[in-house]
Amino acid sequence: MLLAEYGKHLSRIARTLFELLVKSLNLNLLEPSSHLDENTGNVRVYRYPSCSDSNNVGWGINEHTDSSVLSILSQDDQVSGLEVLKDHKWVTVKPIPNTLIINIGDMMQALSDDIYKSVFHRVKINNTKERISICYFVFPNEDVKIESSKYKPFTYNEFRAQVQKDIKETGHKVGLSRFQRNQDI
Ligand SMILES: O=C(O)CCC(=O)C(=O)O
Ligand SMILES: [Fe+2]
Repeated sequence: MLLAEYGKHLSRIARTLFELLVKSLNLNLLEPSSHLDENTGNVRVYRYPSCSDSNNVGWGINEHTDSSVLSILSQDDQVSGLEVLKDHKWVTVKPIPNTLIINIGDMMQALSDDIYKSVFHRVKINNTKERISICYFVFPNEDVKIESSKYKPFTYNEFRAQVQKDIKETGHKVGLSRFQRNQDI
């Protein structure tokens, strides 16, 4: 119940941010409400237990980009772990109390023609403290066409199917580059 309430507030924040991003890019979306569809919004709570041998247990979450339009994270106030790839280097996102982290997802990158980048990120396990994060993800309506000049028009449904196929066949997500113009899908 509480999470549903939280999701509602986050969807309002996501909508406001999305509208500002669309405006800043001068995008002329025919269906702005379908490009960010509140009905797809979902909240996930993660608990990353600590591990004294944290350097050898692998990652809490391996490096990836989010497939969403936007992801909004409320990370633990005290325990760091989230890292983003910036200029080819992994940088820790320091926890700041009462602060949300806005992550651009693959769909926003495509809509913006790569002006906004879907950043690679990962989560490290802490060796003494567990870490909790609450993440809100929002996606386009499954059937709306994502159109831009760098990518062939595609729907989120097609994108998700391609991601699942790649994971099954290669063990990892290939992502947006699959839909770049001049590339075979
Ligand atoms: O736990 C976090 O801070 C990030 C989680 C995440 O990147 C994801 O679920 O996509
Ligand atoms: Fe993520």
